[in-house]
Amino acid sequence: MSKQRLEHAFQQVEKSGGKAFVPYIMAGDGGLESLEEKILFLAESGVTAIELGIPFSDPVADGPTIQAAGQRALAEGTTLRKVLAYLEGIKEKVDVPLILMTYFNPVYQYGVEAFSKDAGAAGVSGLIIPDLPVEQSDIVTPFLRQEELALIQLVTLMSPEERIRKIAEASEGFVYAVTVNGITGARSGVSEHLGSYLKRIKQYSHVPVLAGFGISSPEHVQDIGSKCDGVIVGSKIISLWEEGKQDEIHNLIKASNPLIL
Ligand SMILES: O=P(O)(O)OC[C@@H](O)[C@@H](O)c1c[nH]c2ccccc12
Repeated sequence: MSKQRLEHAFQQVEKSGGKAFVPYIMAGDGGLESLEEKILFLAESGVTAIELGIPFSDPVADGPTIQAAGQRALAEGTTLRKVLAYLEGIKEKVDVPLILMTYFNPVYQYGVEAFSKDAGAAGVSGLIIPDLPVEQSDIVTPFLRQEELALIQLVTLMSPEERIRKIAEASEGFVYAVTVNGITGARSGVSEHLGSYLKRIKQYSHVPVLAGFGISSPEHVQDIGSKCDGVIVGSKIISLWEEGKQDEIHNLIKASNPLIL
């Protein structure tokens, strides 16, 4: 039922005439026990799903904001095992689909099969493993399928056409369209080629296409959201949470969907 929960959430967004909004937060930042409050706040604010980062010592794709959040979470003693156990403990209270974003190393250390089982038991809907190339996804997909977990693939602005097609066709749950060359982090400008890039991905994909990296204002959410099926916002959400500006988080989410009050 896990993957279906994500599909259902996208169908609801489409029916409402809005766009998907997926915030990224770091598990264990502020202590693992604060995660339930964050998840429930975001769910009540109307997000479509939540991308939950697992802190890792060598986060090659992460910009300064996410890296700092990861350092704080590691200092709190957060591990993949603890996060999965915690999620299993709160799963009755959580309706919103959860997507785990983890580098491959922690999954490998855990054991791919055991990890898939525990993620399934924790009620997770999907996985993003940014350093696992599509050619190697067979290492995990047989086990993920048994638990009905989606493996979400990333397309970047650097991907050649043939590769965009391959990744878009293979992706489950949604396609993650990276909208900048570089690492995560809030930015002011948006590439002018974004519209055609997102359209090309869409053309090959049988699942929604969500754009992420550098989205940091309600205007970005609306502008980029109008060119695809939704947006992912990480660094800005993390900074606003740290500053105690939950109302601004709410404004970002609201920009994605007219039905959110
Ligand atoms: O922080 P940003 O620029 O809003 O981008 C989202 C991003 O943080 C989140 O999806 C993410 C965090 N770490 C990643 C590593 C790879 C791909 C994606 C991610």
